[in-house]
Amino acid sequence: MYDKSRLSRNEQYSLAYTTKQSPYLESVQEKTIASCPIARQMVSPVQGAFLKFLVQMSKATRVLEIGTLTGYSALCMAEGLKERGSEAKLVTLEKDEENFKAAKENVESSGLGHLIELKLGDAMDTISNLDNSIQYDLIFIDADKRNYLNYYNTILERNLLSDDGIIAVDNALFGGHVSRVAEGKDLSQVPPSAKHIHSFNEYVANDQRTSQILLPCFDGVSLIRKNL
Ligand SMILES: C[S@@+](CC[C@H](N)C(=O)[O-])C[C@H]1O[C@@H](n2cnc3c(N)ncnc32)[C@H](O)[C@@H]1O
Repeated sequence: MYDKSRLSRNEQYSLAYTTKQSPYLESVQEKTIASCPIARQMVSPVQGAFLKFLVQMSKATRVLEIGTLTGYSALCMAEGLKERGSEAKLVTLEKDEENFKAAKENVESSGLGHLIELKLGDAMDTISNLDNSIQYDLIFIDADKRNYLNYYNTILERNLLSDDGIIAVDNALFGGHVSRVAEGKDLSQVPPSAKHIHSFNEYVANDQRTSQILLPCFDGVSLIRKNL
């Protein structure tokens, strides 16, 4: 979630003292802000740097992203994949044709196109049909909130996550609304997505198949791994 005009003092400070992103990533972000009506849904530059770091730290080779928008977060993660050799690949899923077209252009002119495969279509259909002889080391879920639980269960049931792999889930705090859902407060004021996210968070926290840490950074990021 990125609204340049509404960064808190801490967020401004954090941006100022995070290693500067590449000029290309910055240009994709600026272009998205100028042309895409839902640009606010894009991750911030600091979160993009976090995702790149996560790829590098986990030594991920295969990355799956659910929710491409214009390709900004995919490009951030692909930068982290550059050092992983010829097996490295990121697959990103988008259902909106306009967003897909913009992402394709951004990826093609990035110099990272050889690392990224874009798939157009509903992500539930796509992940249900992905070749499950290939497992992913990092899966970033950042699409429609009502399907988070379906994505999660399909990933685990189809064994798409490698044993050391991480699922990273964006918007786990959904603007702070999830705690209101948990407390049963002002439910009429709470966006439906917050209810879906709260049910998801609760389900995963109680799921014996995995362990989860819900980080109160950005708009909330959950990191989930399999219990082996
Ligand atoms: C939050 S944005 C993704 C932002 C992107 N990860 C970034 O930070 O640059 C969510 C995207 O998911 C797409 N989306 C929503 N529902 C989807 C679905 N069922 N299947 C595939 N894509 C979907 C939307 O069209 C939108 O582009």
